[in-house]
Amino acid sequence: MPPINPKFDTTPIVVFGPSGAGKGTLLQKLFAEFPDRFGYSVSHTTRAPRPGETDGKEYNFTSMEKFQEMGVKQVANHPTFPRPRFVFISPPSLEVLEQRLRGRGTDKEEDVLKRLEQGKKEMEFAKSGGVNPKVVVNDDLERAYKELKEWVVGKEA
Ligand SMILES: Nc1ncnc2c1ncn2[C@@H]1O[C@H](COP(=O)(O)OP(=O)(O)OP(=O)(O)O)[C@@H](O)[C@H]1O
Repeated sequence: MPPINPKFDTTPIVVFGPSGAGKGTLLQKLFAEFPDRFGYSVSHTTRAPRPGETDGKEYNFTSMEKFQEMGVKQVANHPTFPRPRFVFISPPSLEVLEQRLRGRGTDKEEDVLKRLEQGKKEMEFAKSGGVNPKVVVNDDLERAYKELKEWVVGKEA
């Protein structure tokens, strides 16, 4: 994780959403437009690496058991961790999510089906309260990017 530039607000931002919703695409645009503004923590995932992905770079690949234990530990060990802001990247619909996952061409059929199932659960979770995220529907990429950017860095940027 690069050093954080103290000029800027250091409140953590958690970006989450179903696989294929466009988190990577949107964050790439944000980091390209504001190269010195963000530290980035590589997330953990329980899925297997895709061709070309390296453990510790795109994701930390881990087992479900370790993942659950780690989640617990992060919360337990950070009693004073500042409360993050949460943003949920939502696909416009499950149909579009399916098209994007297939269109990306990186996942086997059985993985696409698993991701869609998981995606449905994540959409339910985001609606269920708890973290009360900002929701950005990734319909048109430029429109969604603008909305995300304004929420993250403010209108003046
Ligand atoms: N607004 C959009 N309109 C059309 N296609 C899009 C849009 N946003 C992203 N995509 C495409 O959808 C696919 C999935 O996007 P992306 O890989 O960014 O998702 P992700 O949420 O980062 O997935 P994962 O969690 O599996 O890494 C990619 O092929 C990407 O180019």
